[in-house]
Amino acid sequence: MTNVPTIIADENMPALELFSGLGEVRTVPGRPLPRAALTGAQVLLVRSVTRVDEALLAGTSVRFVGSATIGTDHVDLDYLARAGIRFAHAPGCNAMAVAEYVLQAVLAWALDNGRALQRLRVGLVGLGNVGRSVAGLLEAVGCTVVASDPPQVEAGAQTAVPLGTLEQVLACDVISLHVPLTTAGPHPTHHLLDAARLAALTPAQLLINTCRGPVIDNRALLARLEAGQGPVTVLDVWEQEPQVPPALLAAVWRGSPHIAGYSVEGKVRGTWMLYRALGQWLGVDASRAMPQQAPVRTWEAPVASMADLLALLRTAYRPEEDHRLLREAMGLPPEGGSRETWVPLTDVTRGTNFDQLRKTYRVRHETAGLRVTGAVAPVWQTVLSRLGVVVSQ
Ligand SMILES: NC(=O)C1=CN([C@@H]2O[C@H](COP(=O)(O)OP(=O)(O)OC[C@H]3O[C@@H](n4cnc5c(N)ncnc54)[C@H](O)[C@@H]3O)[C@@H](O)[C@H]2O)C=CC1
Ligand SMILES: O=C(O)C(=O)[C@H](O)COP(=O)(O)O
Repeated sequence: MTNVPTIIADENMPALELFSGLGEVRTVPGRPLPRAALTGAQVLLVRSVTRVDEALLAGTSVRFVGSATIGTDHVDLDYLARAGIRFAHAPGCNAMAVAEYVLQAVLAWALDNGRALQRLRVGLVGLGNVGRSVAGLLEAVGCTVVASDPPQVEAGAQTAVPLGTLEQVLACDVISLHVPLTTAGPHPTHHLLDAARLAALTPAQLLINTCRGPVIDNRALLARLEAGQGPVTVLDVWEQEPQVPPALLAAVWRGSPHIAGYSVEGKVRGTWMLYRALGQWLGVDASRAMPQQAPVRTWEAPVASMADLLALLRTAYRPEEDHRLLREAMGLPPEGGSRETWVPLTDVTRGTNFDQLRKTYRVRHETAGLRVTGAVAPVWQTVLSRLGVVVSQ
């Protein structure tokens, strides 16, 4: 390509200054992305909220699409291949952010319910970048982890985490979902947790979904939760985003607006990976380092107990704050209010509120780089090391 390309980018993408040497960047809203904005553009950079398909791209001059996300279910990859449009995404970019979100949920649930981590069996559905990061942290705090991942079994993959069946995973104390959303192929994940599988789960279990909403049949889940028979549930993702059914939100232990991966580092890494991929595609230098943004942080107290570890993690991120804000945005009162106090919002308002929460999401850093100066009990040393914490006593 000889001319300077025009790059259309989602306005919620950080660190776009990386692209200043590669083309002229124009930002646009991602949901909905105005098709007219693509006029004359060669490059489109999106996040997960933009459906990228023939309806968006046919007749445009876009030749490169990048998604600063791990998931690709919003992109019609077959169409891009047929149309000869290059695609890049950001595998693993925010895996640690999601793993920290899951670790906090497990620690808080275990503390609340008097469960010893060393006796907890954790089942992961999907053992890719996120599943492996989650496994690394949970094994380090003493949990026994098993995963179900049929594509890896069929590929004969050697994994550090033992692979089992989905049924074995769903029988664990904690179940955490980390699969892509797929509707075709030998192992589709749409409604993988359907009514029958959900019916086998009990209130003694913790179910966490940070992958994609439609992996769980949300109506069936709500029916189980309203009957008081479902598992304690954490949902970061919802079947009809940006819609969040108030009844389902009211029934889960914790809900959040699809932000499990929203660390500053995870988002910036996603942009940086696209910058590298675009530079390679254009055949130009793209050797700028990933912008480093985490400030110096210090934890001066000891890390002796599970509660201490949770308190340390909470310096970076307080999940119940996301839960509170999401309830408010969907018209629910603070925890405990009756159904009569719910504010009846329209779908349009709820959708706008959901996207607004994500757009204005606060600065949240991953734990890596945190300096601990208090005494650390041997039992927590491995997890702190895997979190990238620097212990200096
Ligand atoms: N809530 C959030 O903010 C985020 C959500 N995600 C979601 O998490 C998903 C997983 O992310 P990664 O682990 O990085 O992806 P990955 O592609 O590295 O791993 C996915 C794993 O799932 C396995 N898998 C596929 N179908 C399966 C099935 N039917 N049963 C069990 N395993 C199956 C694959 O073999 C692979 O090992 C992404 O596709 C994305 O949708 C990712 C990052 C942030
Ligand atoms: O990486 C993924 O996959 C995700 O789910 C993203 O973290 C979601 O963030 P947005 O792309 O919707 O901003």
